[in-house]
Amino acid sequence: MSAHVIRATELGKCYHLYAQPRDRLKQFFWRGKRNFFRELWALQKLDLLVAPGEVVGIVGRNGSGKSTLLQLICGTLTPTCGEITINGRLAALLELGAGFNPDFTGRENIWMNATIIGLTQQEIGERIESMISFSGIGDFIDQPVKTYSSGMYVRLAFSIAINTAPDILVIDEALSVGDGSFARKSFERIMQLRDMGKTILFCSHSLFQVESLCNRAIWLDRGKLMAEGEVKSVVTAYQSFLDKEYTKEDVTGVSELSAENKPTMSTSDNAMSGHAHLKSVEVTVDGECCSHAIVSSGQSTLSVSVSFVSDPDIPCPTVGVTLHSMDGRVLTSAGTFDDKIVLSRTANGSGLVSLVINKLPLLKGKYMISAFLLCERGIHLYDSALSIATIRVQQRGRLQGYFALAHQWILNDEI
Ligand SMILES: Nc1ncnc2c1ncn2[C@@H]1O[C@H](COP(=O)(O)OP(=O)(O)OP(=O)(O)O)[C@@H](O)[C@H]1O
Repeated sequence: MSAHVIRATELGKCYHLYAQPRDRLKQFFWRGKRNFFRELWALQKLDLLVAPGEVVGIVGRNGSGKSTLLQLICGTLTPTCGEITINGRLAALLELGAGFNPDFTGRENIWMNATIIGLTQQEIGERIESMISFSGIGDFIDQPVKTYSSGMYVRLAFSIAINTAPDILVIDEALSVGDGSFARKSFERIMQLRDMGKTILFCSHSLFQVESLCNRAIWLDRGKLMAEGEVKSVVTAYQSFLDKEYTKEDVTGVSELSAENKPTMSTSDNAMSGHAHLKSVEVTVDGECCSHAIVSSGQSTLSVSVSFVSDPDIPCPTVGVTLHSMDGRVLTSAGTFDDKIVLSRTANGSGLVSLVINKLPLLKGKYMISAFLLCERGIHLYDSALSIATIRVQQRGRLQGYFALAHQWILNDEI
């Protein structure tokens, strides 16, 4: 196999933007003697080498060129300049099912799609049954796909892409596809391919998933490569760039002492096969429901109790809690996976865990709490309760910032 599975040289994609439709017509008649468009470089002169087995995360703000790069790699977009070479079979989890013919049956679409991906007739013959069985479509496989639900559509498309024995997997945003047990199954399949040493390109806004999954990352902004290299350093550089971009939160609301809480969520007592969900998330301060409590910096005890239900046949889920500022910046987080806490469940898959933070070291300001239910590896997200509680912290003194860190001062004559 070649040293690189993906090689891009000075790769670029430019769009022509017309202010109004008639400019397009003018452009046609002037035949390039005058231009009526504005150029938008979605991707600018990108050089990229990806070696076999690398798992590369692509991060960047909205409109930074991530999808454009993935589409150029998959060949669904043609570059304006530069070159791209792919060595190996590529499976794209981009617009799943976009290439289906609605009048063809599921089976006919498998033949058509797998042929386009590059499988021989013999290879398709060998794999078609596993594609059908993985999709869980059952007897519907011989019905036209226009009769499928959107979930069935996506399941079939994922099943085809993933069962073509790809060397390179290109994933736009979602690490799992479909819902319920299929989401877990599709996530497992992607993890299996990663563990088998396949090359993966994964574009996501979820920096924690990029850090969990990838060993290398590239950061794009306005179509330009800002950084590339070891995943942690690229994500840190991107994160501090985002922090600078955010407008500063006004933390002068010291006089508002009371905390307020959104109602705790509550869902059914049984989980779907292969799935897990949050049942309730309760936030208390000093033992009182958050809506009645006063949060005092350095004194109050914050408790977040997370109750969940899971299919007892899947490994026990893990729980994560994040604390963020009002503009969405995650200030800190805690996870049972990272703390190596193994949760226990009842026979029907129910569990309860509480995160307790004593002497809450937050400084004055307004904060939000979110809870997450994740797989046993802390990557695949089953369920989330976002901004479940908003707390206002009261503080004596003038200290600025978000946290009071444990510290000491050493005087000169003591050194
Ligand atoms: N068909 C198109 N015509 C004109 N401009 C386009 C087209 N497709 C994308 N763009 C522009 O190209 C730029 C890059 O878009 P792209 O979808 O690659 O960004 P992205 O990083 O994937 O964004 P997001 O995170 O929101 O998905 C954006 O400014 C977008 O508006």
